[in-house]
Amino acid sequence: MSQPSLLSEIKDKHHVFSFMQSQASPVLNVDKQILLYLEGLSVSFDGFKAINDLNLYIRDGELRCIIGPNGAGKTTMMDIITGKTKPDTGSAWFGQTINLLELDEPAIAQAGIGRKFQKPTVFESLSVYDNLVLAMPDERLVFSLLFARLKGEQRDRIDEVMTLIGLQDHSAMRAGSLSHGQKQWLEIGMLLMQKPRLLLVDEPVAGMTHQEMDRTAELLVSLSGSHSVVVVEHDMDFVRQLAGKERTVTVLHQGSVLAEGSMDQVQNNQKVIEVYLGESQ
Ligand SMILES: Nc1ncnc2c1ncn2[C@@H]1O[C@H](COP(=O)(O)OP(=O)(O)OP(=O)(O)O)[C@@H](O)[C@H]1O
Repeated sequence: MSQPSLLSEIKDKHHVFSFMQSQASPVLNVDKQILLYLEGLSVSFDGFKAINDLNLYIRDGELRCIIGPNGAGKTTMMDIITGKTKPDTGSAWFGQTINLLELDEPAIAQAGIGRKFQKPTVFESLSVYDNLVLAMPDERLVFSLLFARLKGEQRDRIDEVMTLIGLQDHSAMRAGSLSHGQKQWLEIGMLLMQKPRLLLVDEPVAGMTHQEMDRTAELLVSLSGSHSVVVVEHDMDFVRQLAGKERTVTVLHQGSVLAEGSMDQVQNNQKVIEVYLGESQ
């Protein structure tokens, strides 16, 4: 299918794509350049629609910011993607072959979706290096691994991730002694050890200094391309920094997409100003 006809299909709401094919042991397929498809999703809690006919598509390698007022459904949307909450209706696909609604939380993580919660949850008494060792896939539960020799490729991966997150000079430092920002980066590094294809990041810069915010923006931008990164954030300066002129920003309101476009477009959208930006700017 050509890109224009794919885009028109995407705009046609409630359309479950003809090329979606659930497989017994699915291998991720992003031939259509879209990594995440959320279609017609709704979920109610005690009669209240937290997610209401939500349609959202994330391109492979894209960095997307999601903004919206408190209670807009941002966390619930992440909960659906990661399998914590099952929607009442709709579909959620990871590429064209992985139906997320058929998988539980561990299977979704294993399929390549990593989630970073707002509060860092690193092992404070362990070094930066050992936190990354423990985050390696498969070996995570093998505590003795900390005392065993790692394979060359595992050490290389840890070095690569430490450099990416800017903690290469703090390898032996106890995680508990790191600054708040450094803990957040370490936790992103721990997710990266599992080689996710999609990273969901919840309010990464809450409580950070300006310098740490700049470094976090650089890190998330550097991860896009080889990963898709979805960032939920309330800090508009940070969103502006991440989105720049080119990237797409999605505004959620009452469980649906209220607006989508460049930061300039959503900032000048009258509906967005009324429900959200009027208060937060
Ligand atoms: N498990 C639940 N049971 C009942 N209500 C819930 C549950 N989870 C979320 N809600 C409600 O659904 C709505 C959407 O909540 P959600 O946390 O997804 O919004 P949000 O956009 O992440 O908000 P915030 O920016 O404040 O984090 C809220 O009104 C919330 O109270």
